[in-house]
Amino acid sequence: MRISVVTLFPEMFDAIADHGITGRALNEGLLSLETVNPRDFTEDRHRTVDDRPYGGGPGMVMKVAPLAQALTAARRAVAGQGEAVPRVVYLSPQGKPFNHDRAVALSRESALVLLAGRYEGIDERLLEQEVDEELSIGDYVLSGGELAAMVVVDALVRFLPGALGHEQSAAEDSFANGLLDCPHYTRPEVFAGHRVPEVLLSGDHERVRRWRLAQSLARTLSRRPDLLEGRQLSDEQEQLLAELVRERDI
Ligand SMILES: NC(=O)c1ccc(NCc2ccccc2)nc1
Repeated sequence: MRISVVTLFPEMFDAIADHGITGRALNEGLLSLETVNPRDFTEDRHRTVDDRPYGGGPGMVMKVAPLAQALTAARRAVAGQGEAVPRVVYLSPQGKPFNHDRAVALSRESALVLLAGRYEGIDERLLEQEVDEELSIGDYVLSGGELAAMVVVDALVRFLPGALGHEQSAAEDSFANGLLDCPHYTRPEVFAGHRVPEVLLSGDHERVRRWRLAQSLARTLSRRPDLLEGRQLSDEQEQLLAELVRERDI
């Protein structure tokens, strides 16, 4: 998968390029990541990349010409022979909520352009002409779209074949089944006077599986009941949930 990011701060992306699963995916060629800086497309002495907003008011808007040229260069950088035009995703608080399903879908694209805005954002005409999808990683404003872009890259890399070693699996992690994850324990068996739940020491894999599923359901029910709305639970999940509801008299 080829990703190019339009950003005024390319060096920020070292954070995902030099570490962890994203760094390994890059080293192993599962992913390529390059940055395109609008500042490289400026023609004035001060290399100006922002401009004043029509209608006045606080803040600045990203200057149109450098950004338009940077987007063209970013698309060209990841375009594949005979492939569809790369999808352009703009990270902004006004975007659709980014979630597991969106990460899976984006991981299936052969090429992506991520647009990381700064200042108050970009000219609406550029948005309409150049952007295919606007995504938000949460209901808050960041100083720029770069961290949001890195969150998106980190989340989608996990679904690239080979990105996770055999010991991990994106298919089983929380949200893969639409539920919150169960509690995890490791050595020692007693820590600060608290024991590991006996079921996890039993060696009974079926019992462990059911316990973990029940824990996930209980957590989801108490912390994120919204995730259960409109969801088709399996018979087993329904049964476990009913038991939980009975036990907790809720
Ligand atoms: N919640 C998010 O995903 C997000 C994305 C970007 C961002 N800041 C850059 C920006 C500010 C205003 C308009 C467009 C982009 N803050 C939060």
